[in-house]
Amino acid sequence: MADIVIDHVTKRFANFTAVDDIAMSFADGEVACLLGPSGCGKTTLMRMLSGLETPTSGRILFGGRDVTRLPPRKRNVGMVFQYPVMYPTLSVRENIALPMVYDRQVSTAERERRVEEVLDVLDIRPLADAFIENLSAGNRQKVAVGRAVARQSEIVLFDEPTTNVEVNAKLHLIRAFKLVAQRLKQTIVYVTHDQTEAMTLADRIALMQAGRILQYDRPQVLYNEPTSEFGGWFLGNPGMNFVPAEVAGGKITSPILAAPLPAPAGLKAGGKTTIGIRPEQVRMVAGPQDGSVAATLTEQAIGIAGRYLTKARIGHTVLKVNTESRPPAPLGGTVHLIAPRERVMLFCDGQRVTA
Ligand SMILES: Nc1ncnc2c1ncn2[C@@H]1O[C@H](COP(=O)(O)OP(=O)(O)OP(=O)(O)O)[C@@H](O)[C@H]1O
Repeated sequence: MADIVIDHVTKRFANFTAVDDIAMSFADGEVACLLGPSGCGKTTLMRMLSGLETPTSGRILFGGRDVTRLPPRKRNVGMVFQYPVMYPTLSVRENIALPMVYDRQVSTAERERRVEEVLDVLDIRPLADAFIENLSAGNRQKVAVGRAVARQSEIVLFDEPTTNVEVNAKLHLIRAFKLVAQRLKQTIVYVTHDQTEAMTLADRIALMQAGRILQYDRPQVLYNEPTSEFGGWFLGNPGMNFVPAEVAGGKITSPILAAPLPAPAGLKAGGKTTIGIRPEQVRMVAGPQDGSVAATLTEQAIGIAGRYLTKARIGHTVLKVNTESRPPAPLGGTVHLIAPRERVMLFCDGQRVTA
């Protein structure tokens, strides 16, 4: 049992707070992705988990054991970084076996069994006797993954391991990684700034911004139920639209709404209110319909993965719209947009407001 508890951890560099009072836990046997933009503190948090950095305050527990001040070698975690440290003159098999060679608790037979297992799961058996220096970046990372998981530490940490791997090899690596995670059931924390990678790999995603965790949940929940404007904007390609809204007399009005919505009781007065809707959830039709508002097409539609991405303007508000079929009007023409009520989200001062 090795869950990870992060107990009010803060890390300051001089006057700058890189990780700001994070309190959360990663469940035993789950793959958790730390996702966020560059500079949000992902690597700093990861370095504290691995023991390469010490928190300014707070505690870190692995399976109930306080490891806050333990050096990396005493934490019994596997690690894979952007640039794996490999032994170029050793073979793939020898590199994977290396961390277990000095572990008296792993017999030679068991060590060999584990090496053979990861060679198969990672689909690198044909490379077993090749030297590291002759491998592509993608295959080197597979070996690094193999080495980190073969020793069967209960926790494995990955810091942007696919950054230097070319696109095709990246997909292979992610697929292999998923198989490893399903098979070996270790607790995995995986840092990435790539939302597709996080959505593919994670049991749960921790979304980070400016040193804090904004939301920690299953990928679909993060996507469908963002708790903040930042979450709606950061996840999705492109991210969510935010349209200004007015609140008066218990009603919400907005250029994207054909009729006012009732204001929820929890909505505070005087805040900056917006309506959020994902580009793929806005409907675009040729003529006026129930619940539609007129808009002008302001951008030529481009086809992406069998869908059409375009922009439409209502007054001063421009919306991204992603539709299944081509827009029903030429550039500069009039279309009609429908924001289905069940798809509309309300935000006040950047935070989601629910009824
Ligand atoms: N040793 C350090 N000294 C001073 N500032 C640091 C140090 N390490 C990190 N920082 C700062 O802390 C902030 C968070 O950095 P961190 O590397 O954790 O972010 P990140 O989310 O991993 O970003 P990236 O994806 O670019 O690596 C950044 O503003 C960075 O400049």
